[in-house]
Amino acid sequence: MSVGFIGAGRLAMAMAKGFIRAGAVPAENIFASAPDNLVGRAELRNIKELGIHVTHSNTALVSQSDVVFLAIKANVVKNVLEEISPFVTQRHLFVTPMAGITIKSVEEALPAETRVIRMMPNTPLVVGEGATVYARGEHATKHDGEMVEVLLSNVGWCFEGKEEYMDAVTGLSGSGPAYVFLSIDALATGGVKMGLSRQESLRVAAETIQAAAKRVLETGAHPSMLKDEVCSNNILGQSALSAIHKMEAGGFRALLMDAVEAGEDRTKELRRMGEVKNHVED
Ligand SMILES: NC(=O)C1=CN([C@@H]2O[C@H](COP(=O)(O)OP(=O)(O)OC[C@H]3O[C@@H](n4cnc5c(N)ncnc54)[C@H](O)[C@@H]3O)[C@@H](O)[C@H]2O)C=CC1
Ligand SMILES: O=C(O)[C@@H]1CCC=N1
Repeated sequence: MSVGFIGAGRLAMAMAKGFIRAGAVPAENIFASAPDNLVGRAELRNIKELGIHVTHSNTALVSQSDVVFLAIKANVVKNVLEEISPFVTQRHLFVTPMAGITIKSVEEALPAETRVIRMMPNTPLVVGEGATVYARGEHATKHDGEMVEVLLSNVGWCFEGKEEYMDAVTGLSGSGPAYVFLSIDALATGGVKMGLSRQESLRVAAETIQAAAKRVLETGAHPSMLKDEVCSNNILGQSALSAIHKMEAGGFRALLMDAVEAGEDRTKELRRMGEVKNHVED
């Protein structure tokens, strides 16, 4: 199977690296395209270092690929689909990770009965630990879904969901690694303020987040119950409870909920951007 990425930016790079590292797709079966401009040329130079094939021609990429990932932004999708449509055949499966862009809009821009899958991955798949939710279009078969699931399961956790939840998934897990990176940085900075070295503090913070996530996944327990395990509830302890009181007073949980909602809202705006050709935001 040959895999093509239209777009050679941050997501394409993370996916190509993740697939190669996991042994899911050999580098010689991977293709990437980007425009022949300053940015596109630099991106292709970088991604070529993985040993994959690169081109400035989206149509050549489509002709060389069985599975085509649309690793582009909403503002160019209309133009790109119009450009490649004459080169799309029944052998192709299109996978769109684009925030906000619906399956229907991709299907409508490509030849009738083109198989399309929409997915929302996240960049930690570069280290084999991503979370991906996908939904099948009208013509994508169960086998297409299983193929995508097997491929993405090589680089993390992947499951089939409903397309109607995809904007929310974008606000939660598509963008989520950024919220966690901020959290790790903030915790580590707290440690530095209390006298730890930056290096030690960063490691302790990152290991703590990883360990806590693992505990949730392995126990299946409600996070509030796990939180109670950490918080001594008698007067001899309460270091954690004192800290949590501060977090609640600062609206910590409401802030994270608002973040997911803001991510979803912006995803809906991106959908409108995908409806016009070469959209440039004001
Ligand atoms: N970065 C992330 O963490 C995630 C991104 N996504 C989605 O993936 C898509 C790509 O995102 P990023 O990689 O972050 O953006 P990016 O800006 O890093 O990459 C976009 C790529 O598209 C290329 N491009 C622009 N016009 C083109 C054209 N006409 N033909 C071919 N390529 C063209 C650019 O040169 C660049 O390589 C977006 O739709 C985003 O919503 C989804 C999940 C996570
Ligand atoms: O910020 C963005 O547009 C993309 C979507 C999910 C993560 N990054």
